[in-house]
Amino acid sequence: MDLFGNTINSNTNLLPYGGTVKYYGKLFSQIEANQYFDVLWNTINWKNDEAFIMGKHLITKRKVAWYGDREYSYTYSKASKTALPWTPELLAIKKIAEEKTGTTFNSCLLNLYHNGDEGMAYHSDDEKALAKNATIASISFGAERKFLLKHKQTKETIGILLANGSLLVMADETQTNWLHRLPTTKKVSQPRINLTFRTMNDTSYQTH
Ligand SMILES: O=C(O)CCC(=O)C(=O)O
Ligand SMILES: [Fe+2]
Repeated sequence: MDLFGNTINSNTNLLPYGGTVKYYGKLFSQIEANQYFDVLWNTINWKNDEAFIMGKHLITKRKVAWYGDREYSYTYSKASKTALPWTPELLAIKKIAEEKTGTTFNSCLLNLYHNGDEGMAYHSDDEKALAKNATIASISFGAERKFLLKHKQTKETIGILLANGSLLVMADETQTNWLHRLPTTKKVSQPRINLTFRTMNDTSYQTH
């Protein structure tokens, strides 16, 4: 048990095969986590996400932002995006994620879900611009939400609750073999901010 009454079992791989997912529980006290939530809510350049899918211009209710070491640029669902320079808080959180995982990250994708009506459908973070099998560190602030992983072949499903101020790590072959999603829920009326620290390939930045 840690100071906040959580059982921390960060050494346990939550996946039975085909990848590695570890839940580190809360990295921050409730007060610190709430402070990070507020500062991220106020300082991040939140935008509704855009995509062009089957000829339709879609705009998500969920807001997103992308930060990184350089002006990384990539095209996702035919909408191109460019990373913004790190803010002091993102750098501080990145440092903690790097210490916990023993890896380094060069970018961060942020999602803001206003309430349980907003979520994210099943996908893998396996875009070409991402380094293959690189570790992804996912940090959550605000409302606790359920996170599901589903194996691409066996369809086996694993569920994890992501607490305020917690860290989840996806590593090794996870993105090759498993999908993940954030289901919508009627039970949650409060907002949640999620940060996924990632490693982009060096070829993915703009050279202007
Ligand atoms: O909000 C989450 O916990 C998941 C976010 C996610 O899967 C992503 O940004 O790729
Ligand atoms: Fe993802």
